[in-house]
Amino acid sequence: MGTSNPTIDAANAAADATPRLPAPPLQLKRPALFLDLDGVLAPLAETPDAVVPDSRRTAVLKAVAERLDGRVAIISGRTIAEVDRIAEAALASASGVHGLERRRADGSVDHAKPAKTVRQAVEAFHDFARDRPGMIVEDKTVSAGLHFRGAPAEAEAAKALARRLADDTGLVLQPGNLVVEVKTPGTDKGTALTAFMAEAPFAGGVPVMLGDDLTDEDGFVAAEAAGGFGVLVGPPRETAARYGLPDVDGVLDWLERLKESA
Ligand SMILES: O=P(O)(O)OC[C@H]1O[C@H](O[C@H]2O[C@H](CO)[C@@H](O)[C@H](O)[C@H]2O)[C@H](O)[C@@H](O)[C@@H]1O
Repeated sequence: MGTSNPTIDAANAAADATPRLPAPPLQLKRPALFLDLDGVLAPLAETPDAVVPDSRRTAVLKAVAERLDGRVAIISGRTIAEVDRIAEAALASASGVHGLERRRADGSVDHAKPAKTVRQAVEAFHDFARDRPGMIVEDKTVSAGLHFRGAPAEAEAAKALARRLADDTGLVLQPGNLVVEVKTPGTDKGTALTAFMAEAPFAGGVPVMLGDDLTDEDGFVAAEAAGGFGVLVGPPRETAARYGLPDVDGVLDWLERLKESA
């Protein structure tokens, strides 16, 4: 049965027409896990701040990292500070802002130098959001995000502004889930995964990337290229992932079972 929203109906129809991917195997030789945060480890919420720590998530992250000798990292669009807030610093390895920040298992951190034009983008987003209730501007230093989950009628105008800014400034356009972002060029989730795989404790492992968003596709491709695979979380769609899981609970269940069988 259709909803009253043609966009949602079209997405549902596309999802129904696309076959579901099989669940990922549990018997894996030296798995190295790369996990997206929003939509994979945490259900989507109305605002970024509404996502808070969860005892089940924190416990399973710690347990699986211990079981896999540290071969677990979160690779997120959020900053590493945000990843640590939500995951209660459960993991030593993390990458933030689509690969622009990366913390290794030994605690050392790489930060991309922010493009100067990110400030210009943050200001333009604030100007745009000022008279539009529900819009949220996210300043991630190396990147600027404009969220329209709370103001869906402004989606097209927000995307057009971000496109214009990207064209004018050389920042990279990064579409997301009811958010549009312009970021400092140079990295994506795939480059972050590849960099982790070149170092201890990940080197020699089989990379498995779990993600739900378009930005995670770079991670799926990089995982395949390094002899592993991607796992799409959520409704089926065209993807480079080989396996699928239905939702956040499915991910946490799979991680708990993996911890027992790895
Ligand atoms: O790569 P991820 O870990 O999935 O991060 C992607 C973005 O997540 C956050 O925004 C998204 O989640 C919010 C809370 O559920 C939601 O309100 C928003 O609509 C989503 O786009 C975060 O704020 C962004 O910085 C991340 O890039």
